[in-house]
Amino acid sequence: MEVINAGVDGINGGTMSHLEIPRLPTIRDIDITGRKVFMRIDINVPIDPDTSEILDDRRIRTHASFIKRLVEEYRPALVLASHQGRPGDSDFTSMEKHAELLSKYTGINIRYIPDVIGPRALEEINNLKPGEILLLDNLRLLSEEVLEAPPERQALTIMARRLSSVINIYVNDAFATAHRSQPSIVGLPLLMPSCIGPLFEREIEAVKKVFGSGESPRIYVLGGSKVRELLRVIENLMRNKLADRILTTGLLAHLFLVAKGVNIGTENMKILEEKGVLSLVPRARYILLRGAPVETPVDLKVEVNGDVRNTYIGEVRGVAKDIGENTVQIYGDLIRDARIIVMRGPAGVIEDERFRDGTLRILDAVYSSNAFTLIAGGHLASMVNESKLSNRIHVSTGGNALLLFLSGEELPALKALELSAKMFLGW
Ligand SMILES: Nc1ncnc2c1ncn2[C@@H]1O[C@H](COP(=O)(O)OP(=O)(O)O)[C@@H](O)[C@H]1O
Ligand SMILES: O=C(OP(=O)(O)O)[C@H](O)COP(=O)(O)O
Repeated sequence: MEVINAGVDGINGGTMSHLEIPRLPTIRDIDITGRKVFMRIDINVPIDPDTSEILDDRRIRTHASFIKRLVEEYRPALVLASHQGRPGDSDFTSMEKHAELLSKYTGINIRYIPDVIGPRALEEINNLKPGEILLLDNLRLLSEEVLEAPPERQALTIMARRLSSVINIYVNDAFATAHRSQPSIVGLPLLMPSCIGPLFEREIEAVKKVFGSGESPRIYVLGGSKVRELLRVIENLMRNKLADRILTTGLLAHLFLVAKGVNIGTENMKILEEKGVLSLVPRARYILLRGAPVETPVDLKVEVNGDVRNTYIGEVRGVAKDIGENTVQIYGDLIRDARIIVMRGPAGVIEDERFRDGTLRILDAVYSSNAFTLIAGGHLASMVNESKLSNRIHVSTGGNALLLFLSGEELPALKALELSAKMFLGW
């Protein structure tokens, strides 16, 4: 087990805490040359609910470059598989368009199979030759893939057993799904030699680079709409004393303003209620009472009768859709002084051009700071100006997986790979 000094003498106390990264097998530890390899990737992308078109293909492009190099170097018979959305949601689609884009970006013909473990898929996998690639259909078409259970149970699923009958090696390159305990993440590694893939490895290396320095202040800029998950992250950060400051934006900020007793206006309270977030106020209050370094905006940008206004906290009328001018300044100053920055979720409703400014200006502060920075999550990544990136800024493919990992949670994917290494590699 590699232990990275991830502790800070934060304002919550002075004890050291640690981010534990297990020793993980990589492609250099298992010879995949010419072998039949199943590689779990995460090309789950935003989909337009009306047209079913892919809105942002960043994850597909990133995977494509790693797949291309892997195939050129090792010529495995490569079976790729991913999920897309969740059953019942509008972004739950087949993988046909994903295969087209993967083929386009790799320059290699990647065959799409509209099947996961049926006779067609098993036959195609059996016939696959070294250097050839196919992409299976959405893994979550199988109900087994949607249920969370420990690795030992997931190794017994029909899905894991069938796939393991036609492949020799399992590679996990789905860092963004590493927090899920599903058969394709934790079951397959218990049935064959397994390792992390090149993109997964790059993500871990980025975390090591950022947190290995042990520098502070460490600033988390947390926003967007996944409030429940972010509260869990903040609770972990507090418990492990990993953050010097947590700057809140987006709906998370509204929740903490309410927890501080601020009147954010009936319209904004209603939005929190509709999102099922109001019930989290007591948890947010408890976090504050325990002295967590959670900062909230001093002003917000609101929409009132179609107009955009900057309004101070305590005088909020209208629907708050971005952080305000003064908050951008204050947060920007704190960010420029940081040594380590982790940013997750946009500061406002970026789908509307009038409310993108807060996020863009926070990102400007990130570009001009000297801090090592991790940027997490799809919406935020889509706002990044690639020409302003440097080698101290890492745009992760992971959202919640990265945040949970950084805040000290054991990721099921890593646990399963560790078990696999003991079983098949004698580690
Ligand atoms: N003040 C706000 N009110 C409502 N929605 C917001 C607000 N700020 C941000 N959001 C929404 O948060 C969403 C993105 O957050 P999230 O899904 O958590 O990010 P990611 O895609 O990076 O995981 C966007 O759809 C954006 O409109
Ligand atoms: O997009 C993902 O996670 P993210 O929203 O935390 O970035 C992953 O593909 C995991 O998807 P899931 O949350 O449906 O398991």
